[in-house]
Amino acid sequence: MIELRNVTKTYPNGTKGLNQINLTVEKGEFIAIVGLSGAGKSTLLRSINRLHDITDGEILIDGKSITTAKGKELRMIRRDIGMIFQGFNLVKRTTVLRNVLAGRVGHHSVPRTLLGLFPKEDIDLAFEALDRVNIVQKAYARADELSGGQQQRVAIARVLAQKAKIILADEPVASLDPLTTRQVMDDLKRINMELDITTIVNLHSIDLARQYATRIIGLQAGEVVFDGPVSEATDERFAEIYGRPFHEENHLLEEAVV
Ligand SMILES: Nc1ncnc2c1ncn2[C@@H]1O[C@H](COP(=O)(O)OP(=O)(O)OP(=O)(O)O)[C@@H](O)[C@H]1O
Repeated sequence: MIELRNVTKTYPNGTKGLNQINLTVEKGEFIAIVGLSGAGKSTLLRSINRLHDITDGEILIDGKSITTAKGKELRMIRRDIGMIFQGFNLVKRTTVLRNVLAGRVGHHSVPRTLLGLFPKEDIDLAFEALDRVNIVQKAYARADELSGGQQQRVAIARVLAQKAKIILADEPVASLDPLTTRQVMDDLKRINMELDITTIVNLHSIDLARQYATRIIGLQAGEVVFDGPVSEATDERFAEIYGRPFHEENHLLEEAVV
């Protein structure tokens, strides 16, 4: 379970990324976070695993405060949280397998992994993870030889090898074409269902959010302006909230950029 209690994040320049957010996410939920550009989606996701420090409030992961955790305790909490980024964040000049094995680093002492020494169980786990995202045949390819969609699936496999209990995906499909977008979202959804991994995905597309999520959270200017099931996240409701109509994919982003 993830709990945000009165979470506020003010950037050093005074911008309020998040303003008094209160949220509870239950184990196994698949949540899409939507909102206009600059609404605070990335800030929210990055605050959950403390890539960003919040300025007020508290975030609890399975009852433990990640906000106050230090040293080993912080590392242990973070080990359970996998992050997926728009830009994949792979080491491009090394193999897919090594990239997936990087997910195991938090489970071992540092010197061992620096030498690239992983036990057989880890190698097995990495192959199992690659198999789950249908990319096992690319295990020995260099990461930069893969298409964007394949690279994102390697990033998902890395999180699986990590044995993360929570996946935070920050615009995971923003740089992918529609077909690849579907494949990556299908993978995330299948993993969520099969392994009961709590999944929070930032999306620009409300249509995509409705297709995959079970709960949608709408942000605006760092505040939660919608929190409900897909059935309530209608175009009409969103137009009402954001003060403008939208029907197409990425409409929220396009409106914001114009
Ligand atoms: N490092 C930073 N310093 C100052 N302000 C920041 C910083 N990062 C983000 N912000 C501001 O915080 C607010 C929320 O930004 P955030 O990136 O979380 O929004 P977002 O909803 O993810 O946007 P996008 O859809 O464009 O990625 C914005 O006003 C943004 O300009």
